[in-house]
Amino acid sequence: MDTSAPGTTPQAIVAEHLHKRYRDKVAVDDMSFTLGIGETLGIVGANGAGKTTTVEMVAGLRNPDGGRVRILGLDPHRDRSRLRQVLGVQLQQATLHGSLTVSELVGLYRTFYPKPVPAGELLEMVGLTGQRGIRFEKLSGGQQQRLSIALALVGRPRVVILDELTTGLDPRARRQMWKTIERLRGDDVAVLLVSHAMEEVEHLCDRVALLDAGNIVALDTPSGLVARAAAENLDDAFVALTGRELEETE
Ligand SMILES: Nc1ncnc2c1ncn2[C@@H]1O[C@H](COP(=O)(O)OP(=O)(O)OP(=O)(O)O)[C@@H](O)[C@H]1O
Repeated sequence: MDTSAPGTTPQAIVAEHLHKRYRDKVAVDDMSFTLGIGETLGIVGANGAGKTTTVEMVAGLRNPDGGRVRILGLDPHRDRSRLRQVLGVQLQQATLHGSLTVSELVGLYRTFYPKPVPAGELLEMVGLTGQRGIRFEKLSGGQQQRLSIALALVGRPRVVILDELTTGLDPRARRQMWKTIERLRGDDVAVLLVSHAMEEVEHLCDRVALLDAGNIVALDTPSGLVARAAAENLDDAFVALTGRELEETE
């Protein structure tokens, strides 16, 4: 299963020369990075930089036009069923069955895995204990988001991909999600985290990849990026290294 050389530590994710084009638009140009076991890697970029396309290719949800991905040595397409047991994915547009309640959805997802997290523990972790009996379609946007994070974690994954973990969450929910991610890191779970919030990546990530126009323009520890840009903070480092404001659109 692991394709790394004997004696070397396997990587959680290896992405090599990923390329994706939508008609005449190159969304991801030539993207390579690795994510170590137990590491949290942030992916940051302005709107349209290629973040979602990148993580969708890594998760096996979108076919790259070029390049390859390995997750714990597995090919996201060829080894799809084995991958499902070790990878948890929370994406921007969770499409869950709206008429099912929180409890029913958690119960359904628990059946997909041999040793799922107990339902009560999972709901407590994301602060949805009081919403057990509520239908998905009746939850607030933030509650739906928290449920999709819970469902990404239900199978005790070794690698987790989170797209916009805390966008739209209130400060309390946000802190709760941060604690959850910190706990994953303590359990040696590798996390790939797409975020718009510099404060969040600075707090949670071992390393951060700054994306612009489908390429990684810099990849380093948060303090390494700040030092490299001779900046005061990560926000300023982003502007200096990408030439863009974070909220800037294409
Ligand atoms: N299905 C699609 N068809 C055509 N173009 C697309 C499609 N999905 C994304 N794009 C384009 O590809 C580029 C990268 O999009 P992507 O969603 O990966 O960026 P992003 O960094 O995640 O942006 P955001 O922060 O807005 O979510 C953008 O120019 C976008 O308009």
